[in-house]
Amino acid sequence: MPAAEMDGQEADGRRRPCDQVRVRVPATSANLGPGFDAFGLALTLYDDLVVTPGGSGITVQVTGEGENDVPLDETHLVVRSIRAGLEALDAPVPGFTLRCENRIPHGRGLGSSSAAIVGGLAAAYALAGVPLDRDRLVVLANELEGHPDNVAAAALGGFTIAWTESGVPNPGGRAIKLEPAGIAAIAYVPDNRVLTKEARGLLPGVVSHTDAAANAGKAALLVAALTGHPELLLTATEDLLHQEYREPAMPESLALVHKLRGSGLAAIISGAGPTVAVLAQPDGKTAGQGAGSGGRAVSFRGAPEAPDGWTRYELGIDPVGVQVWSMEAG
Ligand SMILES: Nc1ncnc2c1ncn2[C@@H]1O[C@H](COP(=O)(O)OP(=O)(O)O)[C@@H](O)[C@H]1O
Ligand SMILES: N[C@@H](CCOP(=O)(O)O)C(=O)O
Repeated sequence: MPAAEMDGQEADGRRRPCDQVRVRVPATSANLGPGFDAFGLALTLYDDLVVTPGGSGITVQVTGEGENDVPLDETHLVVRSIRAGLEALDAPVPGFTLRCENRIPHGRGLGSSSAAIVGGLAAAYALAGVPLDRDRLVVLANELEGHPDNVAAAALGGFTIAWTESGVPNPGGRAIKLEPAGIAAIAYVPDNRVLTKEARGLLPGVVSHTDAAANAGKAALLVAALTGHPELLLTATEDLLHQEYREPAMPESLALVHKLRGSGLAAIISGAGPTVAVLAQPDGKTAGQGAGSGGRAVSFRGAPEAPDGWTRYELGIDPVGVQVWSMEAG
């Protein structure tokens, strides 16, 4: 029998055991220019997971993105995240079958690893029969991912500002969610991957005070631009902390960012790249979207077609973040 997120609670707050858990988790674009390791936007492109508890071991089935290269054993990122979640919730760790239908490209800067982590942790809440606590989800996901920006947007939806709290009883990732005002995104996704770890390795240990000060101002301005002043998006998406340093790993992406910005579009490197994203208020025309997108049509005046070998996604903003459904035992 299908059940909504909070139905069917036992007296101890845990829910009855379930036959199956279904999870839908959005892609995310992090940084958005000057908001390095802080800003995230949840996008209407999704991975779907189905977890069926049973037995003592695990079986993993993957279709779509990564189907030929992700491991199908205990090292699979979703499996590791389910296990970590169950352990954090003091829940027994059963065997299970995991089915993944992946649409978020891997190693492109659209938060595939964060989606895998947030999706796996959210599944663990349902398997443990514990109501989803999105704030704790951000804490746990940040521990696994190492930076809180994408996981915050995947967990909460919308436009998120994340930070790391220290010196408190429950340290780690924190985030606040704001409502983006009619913003949508075009993602230009190249064929090649750049792993986030590699792109982080290109960043300098120290930046100048001048750059830091200018970047802080732009980041603050971007909050205003995204929440009601879209006319400021182009200037507010200028970054001085990461994009240019990453050029050696993604020269074509930087060239595309410069070209699009030169034509007045607020183009940025999405996450650690190499995807290029354009942020704008859609002009109201309807355009088709890929499978798994959230059904919201967007269009951008003047945004070109994808270069040869690249894929162009027109995406809205996912407003809710990860969603979980339990199918309860009858
Ligand atoms: N859905 C998934 N299932 C299993 N592993 C995944 C999944 N998504 C991402 N990963 C792992 O994370 C890697 C990509 O992570 P990362 O370099 O952070 O790029 P991205 O920008 O896509 O998050 C993949 O190569 C794969 O090892
Ligand atoms: N702030 C991180 C964001 C990485 O995002 P991803 O989508 O590339 O994993 C960074 O810039 O390293």
